[in-house]
Amino acid sequence: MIEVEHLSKTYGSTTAIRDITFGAQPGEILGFLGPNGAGKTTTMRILAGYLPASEGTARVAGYDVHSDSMAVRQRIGYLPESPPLYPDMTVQGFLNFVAKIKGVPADLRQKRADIAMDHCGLIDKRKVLIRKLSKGYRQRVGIAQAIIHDPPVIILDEPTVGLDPRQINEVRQLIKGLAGSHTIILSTHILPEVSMTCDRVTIINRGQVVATDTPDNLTTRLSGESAYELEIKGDVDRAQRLLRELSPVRQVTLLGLEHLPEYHHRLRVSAEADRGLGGAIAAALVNAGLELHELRRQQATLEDVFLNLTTTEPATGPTAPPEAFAELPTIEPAPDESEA
Ligand SMILES: Nc1ncnc2c1ncn2[C@@H]1O[C@H](COP(=O)(O)OP(=O)(O)OP(=O)(O)O)[C@@H](O)[C@H]1O
Repeated sequence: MIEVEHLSKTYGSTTAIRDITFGAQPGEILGFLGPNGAGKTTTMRILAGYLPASEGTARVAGYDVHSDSMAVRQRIGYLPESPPLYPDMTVQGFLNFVAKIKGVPADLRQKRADIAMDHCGLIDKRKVLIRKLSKGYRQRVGIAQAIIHDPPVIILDEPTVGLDPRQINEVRQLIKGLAGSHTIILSTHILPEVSMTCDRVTIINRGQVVATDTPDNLTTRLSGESAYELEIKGDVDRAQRLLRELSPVRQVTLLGLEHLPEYHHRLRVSAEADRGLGGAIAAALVNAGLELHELRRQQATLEDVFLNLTTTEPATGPTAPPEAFAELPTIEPAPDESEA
């Protein structure tokens, strides 16, 4: 349903995405996960037909986003990071208006608005001015405008950002309810979002795809990786040095001090593979005269996968971020040809 091949985008001297390839099957929710500045929004705007790629191709339902941009727009519902809403319109008035500019025939507009409001839990708010809605409800209106023309593909850029936990849960349920009959790409840098909502996840870092798989497979793939959490008493700098010298160790992180007695410290050690790591940690610390109070092995989590795949040297990534970058100014902005 969505095929992205060797896509690249440069803004002047900044490479935002570099040679990325991934796809989404009909009916699935694909999470597009990456840290800030990884290139998620850039990719989504290219897919939605709002930004030209520098190289590569992207197809939606078989249509090329560049050469068949109108056909693609009819088949895509796009929720940008900042949803373009008109605050002085009522929910219903706004949705009717969006239906019109998206080319929904006049006799179908009210029906489509009703369906979208129903999907998004907005029936009670239909007569309310958008500016009087809470952020969570505005986000629902943003999703409703994205699905108003019944597109088979929905692209949601950080749909839960800025919402409170209850609103996040409601929006997640709403997105899940849309899957099956729609193919959804959901960009986020929130890990639980991916495990709770997505069938598969593509992880992007510094403009490049570093993994695509189910959340489960990604964590299983790392089953060879091992992590331990430990509590010591004494010289924590020395402990960290000793642990970093152990051959399989990749990272040693100092954790928070909450609820710890004086002079106690908590550390997390991760390594390529276990290879007797627990014993080696214990021996290294105890032989150096440090008190080891606790040593616990941890299972790999999606967070481990994410940190593992996105903690890289800054040398090959995009260049310095620009002062500011363009937000969508209108409901249906013209394709952005500017290379800021
Ligand atoms: N209009 C623009 N002009 C110049 N550089 C840009 C522009 N838009 C994005 N960039 C740069 O391209 C890179 C990727 O940005 P993008 O917004 O796609 O990342 P993102 O993964 O969506 O980040 P976030 O999670 O912070 O929204 C960043 O280095 C960003 O500064």
